[in-house]
Amino acid sequence: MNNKNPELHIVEPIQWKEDHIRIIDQTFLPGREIYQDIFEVGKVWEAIRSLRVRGAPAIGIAAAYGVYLGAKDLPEIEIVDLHSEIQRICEYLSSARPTAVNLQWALDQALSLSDSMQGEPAEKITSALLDLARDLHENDKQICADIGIAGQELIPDNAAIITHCNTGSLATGKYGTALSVIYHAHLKGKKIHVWVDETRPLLQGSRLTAWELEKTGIDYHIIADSMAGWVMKSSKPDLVIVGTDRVAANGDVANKIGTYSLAVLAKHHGIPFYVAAPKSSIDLNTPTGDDIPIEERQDDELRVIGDQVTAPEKAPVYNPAFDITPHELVDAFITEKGIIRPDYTASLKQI
Ligand SMILES: CSC[C@H]1O[C@H](OP(=O)(O)O)[C@H](O)[C@@H]1O
Repeated sequence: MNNKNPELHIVEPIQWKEDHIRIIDQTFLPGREIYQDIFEVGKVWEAIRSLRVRGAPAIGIAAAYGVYLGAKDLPEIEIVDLHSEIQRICEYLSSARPTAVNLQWALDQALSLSDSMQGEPAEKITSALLDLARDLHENDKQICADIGIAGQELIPDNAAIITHCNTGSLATGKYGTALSVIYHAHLKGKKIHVWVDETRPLLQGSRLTAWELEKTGIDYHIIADSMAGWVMKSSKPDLVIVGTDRVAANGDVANKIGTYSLAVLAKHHGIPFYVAAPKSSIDLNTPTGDDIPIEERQDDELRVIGDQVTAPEKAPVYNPAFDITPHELVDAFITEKGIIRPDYTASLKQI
């Protein structure tokens, strides 16, 4: 195991640069570390839609900056009602992706702020929107660190862990959620081996999680999603830990497609299944997983990889980007306030 301190190699996918945001364009990873400077709200929408910025917390942070970038560009003379314009900007950003509740969570805060400041000078409102975005951004970094620290009690030394998708720094302000637990266990000197689900179709695991683990020197192997069951049977990993895009009030979990399969397999093999979830991803207004909108993405994501055609040009495709894991399959949630166990309908309200 390499002795690199992950503290020194944690990337930040979004940076505020005085008058714009600079993002790592994750569609180019792992081969190229390309940064994009974004000055206007339309480019924020596109970056979220195309997963240049991705991961529930990071989506919320980017959207909050997007509201500011959209509001500050409004032509003063045409502003009859700034709050209505801000509402329009929030509706536009909300249309980028439907499943991660963090997007709406961030936009709702911007809307509430704008509503509370109606009648005040436009520049005061836009300045407050920027302050909100900066606060959400900085707070998320501490929340993710706290999730990592809280998750320690669940990670044994010499742990073998299966992960799915990317739940690291790239998905948040910094550190990540499920991967933050792994980073902080590593920081405590625990030896860890990670089985990294490649996570079809967009390969967030093999492209992004492996890229992050390379930087922190944590041992890992990439596996195809279809191999997870055999890994559980043949090598009995200690636990499965995943992130989430939305937790319903009863503890049902929306997460990257393939999570439900992992949870069923983990239950069959008696392996603990944990979900790392910041409060910003817990949606008490959504009663169950049946009420969570599941994003369906474009067909070519399953017919083309890069410039390689992998299916007949017009092959029919079903491409849900997320699935729902019933709360009965979740052994515990790891939050910034600590470990949450059933009964989730009651315990999730306590965060
Ligand atoms: C820490 S949230 C990460 C969460 O978001 C991912 O989805 P996407 O890559 O489509 O934004 C995936 O569901 C991860 O668990």
